[in-house]
Amino acid sequence: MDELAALSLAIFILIATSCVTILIALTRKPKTIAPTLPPGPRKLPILGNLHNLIGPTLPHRRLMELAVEHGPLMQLQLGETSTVVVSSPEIAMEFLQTHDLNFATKPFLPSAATVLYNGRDIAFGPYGDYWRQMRKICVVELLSPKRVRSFGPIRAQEVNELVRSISMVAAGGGHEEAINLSKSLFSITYRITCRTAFGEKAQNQEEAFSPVLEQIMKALGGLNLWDLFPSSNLVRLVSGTERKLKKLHLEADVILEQVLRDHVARRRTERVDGGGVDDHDKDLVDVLLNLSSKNHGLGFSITHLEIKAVILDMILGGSDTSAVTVEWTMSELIKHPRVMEKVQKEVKEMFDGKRTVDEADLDELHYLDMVIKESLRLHPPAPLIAPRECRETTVINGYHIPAKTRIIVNAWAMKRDPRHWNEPTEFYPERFFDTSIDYNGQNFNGQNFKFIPFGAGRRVCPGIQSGMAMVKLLLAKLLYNFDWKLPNENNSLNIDMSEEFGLTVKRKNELFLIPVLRHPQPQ
Ligand code: HEM
Repeated sequence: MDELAALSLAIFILIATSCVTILIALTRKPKTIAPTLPPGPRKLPILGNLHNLIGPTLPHRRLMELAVEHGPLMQLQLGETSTVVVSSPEIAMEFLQTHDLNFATKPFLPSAATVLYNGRDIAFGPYGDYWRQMRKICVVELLSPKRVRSFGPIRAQEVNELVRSISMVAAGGGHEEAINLSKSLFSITYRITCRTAFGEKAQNQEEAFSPVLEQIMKALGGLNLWDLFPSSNLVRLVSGTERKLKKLHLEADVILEQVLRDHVARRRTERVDGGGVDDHDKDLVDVLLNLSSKNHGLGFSITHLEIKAVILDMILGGSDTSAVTVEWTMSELIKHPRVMEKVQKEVKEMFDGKRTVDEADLDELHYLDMVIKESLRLHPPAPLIAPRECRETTVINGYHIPAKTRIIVNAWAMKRDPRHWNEPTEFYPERFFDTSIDYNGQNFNGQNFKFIPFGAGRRVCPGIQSGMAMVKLLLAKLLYNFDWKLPNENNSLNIDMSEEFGLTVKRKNELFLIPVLRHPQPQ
């Protein structure tokens, strides 16, 4: 073969093999790319990343530190459960707005299920027909603006009673005496929610319920091993959580059952005496009993067990959150005398010369509004929005979020994100002056995820109005009637602001303050 023929043959073979290779490549099935989970710290066997959360730093703060290292969409293995932590408003919007329906359910948490009637409540119940119906009842019947207004006299009476008792301390004996403001706030918000739920005639049950509720709040708060290893019998038995929670559930159930029986008995006698069903729309138990009667047209009837579950939700969800908000706001005001003076001036101008304070007037206290928002920004009672669960595998920001993954939104980190807030750790209420941002994070442009103290999406807190009515009235009255000082000539700049993690994040040390009467006649 001459040289030219050999070259032609080589070129032919080259072209032929290239064609075959291209053909094979084109007909071969595309390679599947392994789904990528969001980044996260290295995991240990069994514990996963639990060791990353153990230590003196509280979980919301530690998760923010980890997010700085691994990004605002981060995956952690917490015991048995794969958990995704969201720490930026942009990504929170993907979860709580764009894909809200896919993340509207709650994971099965054995501890909450034990206390809250196995998911028949609203806050921990799984997404589905039952939850949708109950949530609707909650929004339309239990916490509607009209219902919240109807409980105004209870709030007024309780807050006036508190002002009266503080006045007595302030006026007493010619010497200054500090009061435990934290304790007063927790007991008044508890009494208000209990009275709205149980009515006037359940004072005995109300008193018995308080210590049980306090223990439930403690037991459900913090990192609970049983919730992180839900399938492990060993953890269930050794941790002792199940035993403790079952006991607390029983104690709460006995009291709630008695409240229900008393209501049913009273309704029977009142009906015999000629009272109508509408007449019973007095407290939340009455409202639910009215709805549970078969002829109400709900399409399903609510059982007594479900009424107890929802009532427990209302009291658990409504008491501590409001007290914690007032507790932190007062702490920040003591620390910032400039803001204290300005907000007291506003309240004084509003109340002076009035015999009674109408709750509607409180909406005109715009600076107080900014002060509360700033307090909720720095100290949200729920810094980590209660976990949601992914219903179907989804891709977010290029990462796979497999079905059943737990989602934690670190609202605390988002409210301190320096990309969204100037000097984020400073208490500066004026930053809300022209933002028009509402308590639920809404402004003219829609939902603003950098400020979501009440959560967002289908699971957003239904008690915003009820909670804010308590918070505003309490603060306005405490600021109008008294000046406040730290005991022992303590410098207000050094006020201790340590936090304690739990179902809500409250002050680690209770707030003791000296009240000084501002008017001879408190109102
Ligand atoms: C300052 C007061 C309050 C704060 C800061 C607060 C905060 C929150 C937050 C962050 C959530 C979770 C939302 C989410 O997952 O997106 C929530 C849920 C809830 N809150 Fe509130 N809350 C307050 C007052 C109240 C009150 C007064 C009630 C009732 C009387 C209440 C009842 C509930 C209920 C039932 C849920 C569960 C909603 C669901 O899963 O559909 N809250 N709250």
